[in-house]
Amino acid sequence: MVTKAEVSKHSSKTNCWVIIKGVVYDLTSFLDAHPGGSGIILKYAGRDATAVFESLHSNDTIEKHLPPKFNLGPVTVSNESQAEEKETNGSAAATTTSIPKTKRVSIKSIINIRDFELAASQILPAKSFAFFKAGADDELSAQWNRTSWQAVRFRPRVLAPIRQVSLKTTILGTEFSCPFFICPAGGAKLAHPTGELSLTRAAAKHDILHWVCNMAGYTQSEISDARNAEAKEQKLFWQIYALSDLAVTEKEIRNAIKLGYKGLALTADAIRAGKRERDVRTSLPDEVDDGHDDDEDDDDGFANNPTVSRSNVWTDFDWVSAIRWLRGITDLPIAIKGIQTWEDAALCMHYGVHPWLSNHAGRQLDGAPSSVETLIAIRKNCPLVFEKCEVIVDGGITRGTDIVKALALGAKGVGLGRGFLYSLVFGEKGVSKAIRILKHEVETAMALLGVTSIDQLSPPHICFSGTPSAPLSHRCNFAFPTYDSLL
Ligand code: HEM
Ligand SMILES: Cc1cc2nc3c(=O)[nH]c(=O)nc-3n(C[C@H](O)[C@H](O)[C@H](O)COP(=O)(O)O)c2cc1C
Repeated sequence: MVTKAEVSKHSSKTNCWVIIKGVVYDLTSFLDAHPGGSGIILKYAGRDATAVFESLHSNDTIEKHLPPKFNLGPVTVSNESQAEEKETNGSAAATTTSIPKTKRVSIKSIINIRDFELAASQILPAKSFAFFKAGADDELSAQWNRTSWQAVRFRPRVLAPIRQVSLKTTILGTEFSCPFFICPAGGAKLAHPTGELSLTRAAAKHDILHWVCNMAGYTQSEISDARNAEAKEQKLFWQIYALSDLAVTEKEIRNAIKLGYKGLALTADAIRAGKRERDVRTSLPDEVDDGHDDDEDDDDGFANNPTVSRSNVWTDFDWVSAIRWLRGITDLPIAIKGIQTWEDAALCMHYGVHPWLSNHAGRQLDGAPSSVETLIAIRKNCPLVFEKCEVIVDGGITRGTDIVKALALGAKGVGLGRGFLYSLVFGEKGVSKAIRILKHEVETAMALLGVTSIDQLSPPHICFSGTPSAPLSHRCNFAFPTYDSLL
């Protein structure tokens, strides 16, 4: 048994204890190996980190990733610290998912995906909202992701007879009711305590794909069970980071296969985390003055070492070894997530995997291209990719029209990350409403464009002349090629 007072004495980089779910852990020698970086743990050194830990990790994270020797046993709660305990629990709840009554926004007022973002900004604690919204550095790529869809215009063929429009399609060989899906994204429990379970249930209800994240707040089996309660046949896909201990990741993949996950994505764009300043600002210590404000050691997540290290993630992969390793484990379709150039998309094609065009919501390399640019670059330089592979796309999608534009440019599946996270502040019914909104918008856009099925969408439905409000060059130095030069 260790007292809370004792724990509070271990609050530095060279001596770091935390309390998680009533148990004390000595994380000193785990700090540099922690995939989320040492900085975040150090902010909670000597304190109870349960709330923030639970919102970002699944129940089996400690068992899977932390050697038992770091477990120092349960914390004792002495009488004198019970008052303090109450206070801590109060603030812990406030950092996660409690919604102050005064800030309730009615789901009825939501009519589009952007409304969910506004609602989330009003409902969620600042730290949680910042975690979702954050992009790297100046957030140029995060903003550009969204703006770049606006620079693409349609060429509607209005004289086509339109009675019924079907959104049905397949993604990596599996049938779904529509071409958009829920992206893998950590931290869903920050939006709502039911996290991924609600995402999975809503996806099941509407027969859309939930591409589950390996940083989910629930275990693979818990998510799988949520699926089974709704629809036994619902197909889930699984996203992985290859951890430096590949055996751990391999076990996870095999378990996903056993549980019936039907597709895999290996995220390749996050060997380190980008510098997300919104996160840093909202996490700067304000509640507890521990007297270490000027201690450079405690500050290494920010000033001394502004990138969050992800030392636990495998960084030695080349194409051949990565694909050989994955293929040695499974025959399931594989997407490589985070492709940002036509050359890497062509390499995916060469090695028999599918390119997932993404810049990780602009959270990694600021200045990275948007998926629109990469789609266009592939079409221009190596259009064979669209024939040989299924190109998956995400980043900045907020409208049904964005989805239709991506499909017309050659995407097979189109993902939303933040849009669904924001809708999750209303639990399963929020996610369900987001899906209904998007289905309606996609269907309307297709009808007005003159197509009745997804496979009819093609590059001639798109043009790039002009932008909605200002010349593109006013926003950035990128000039889209003209429609003619694409064909
Ligand atoms: C108790 C020991 C801990 C273990 C074994 C652990 C393990 C992990 C692992 C394996 C990941 C990668 C994703 C995943 O597979 O879940 C991760 C990510 C992360 N962890 Fe921890 N963690 C621990 C403690 C903490 C604590 C105390 C905090 C916060 C105070 C924290 C914050 C984070 C963050 C912010 C990420 C990255 C999220 C992202 O990149 O989006 N972890 N952790
Ligand atoms: C809060 C948050 C957490 C994310 N976590 C992951 C992750 O763990 N693994 C991953 O491959 N992508 C992750 N992503 C990226 C998404 O899968 C997706 O690429 C991106 O969110 C799409 O952009 P959008 O948010 O503009 O729709 C995350 C994105 C956000 C916003």
